[in-house]
Amino acid sequence: MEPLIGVIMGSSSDWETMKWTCDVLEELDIPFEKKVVSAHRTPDLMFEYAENARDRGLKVIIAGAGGAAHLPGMVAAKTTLPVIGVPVQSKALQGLDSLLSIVQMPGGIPVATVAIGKAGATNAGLLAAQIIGAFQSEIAERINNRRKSIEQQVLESSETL
Ligand SMILES: Nc1c(C(=O)O)ncn1[C@@H]1O[C@H](COP(=O)(O)O)[C@@H](O)[C@H]1O
Repeated sequence: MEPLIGVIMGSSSDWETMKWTCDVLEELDIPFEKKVVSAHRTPDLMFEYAENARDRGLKVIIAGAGGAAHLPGMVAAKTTLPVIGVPVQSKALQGLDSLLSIVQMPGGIPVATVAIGKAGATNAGLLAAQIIGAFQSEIAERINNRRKSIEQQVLESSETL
């Protein structure tokens, strides 16, 4: 199946975080692709990726980056697809630099920013799935089932206190 979601990251060192995004997309059986693309280190590739994403059939782009995390914003500037930004936890500033770099976009070019690290990366996958699920009810159904299972786990955890 052709990918519906593009998961990109500034460096292979971001994989530890971005694998949580890919895990949830796999779990929901949504076709996606994953690539290292950097606004800083591979600017031409980044432009090409963002410009061609819609024509290649992608519906949502999830971009994870750390530190001076310009990738999500720059990709958003070159496509009208929805872009979800994942702030990767940096060593020096624990990801606050990543978060602020991604979230503080100027008016006109939105990036939907999730929380720093694993929870944010998981939610990025879920948010992208929900965007696709707005048009494909079977995907919305899978998300609902996942939520029911989380609910069940919480209820069981309460019983075992
Ligand atoms: N923030 C960006 C961009 C970008 O925004 O284009 N490209 C790489 N990086 C980030 O640099 C950090 C360190 O990368 P290395 O581990 O490769 O030195 C990574 O978190 C990456 O996302």
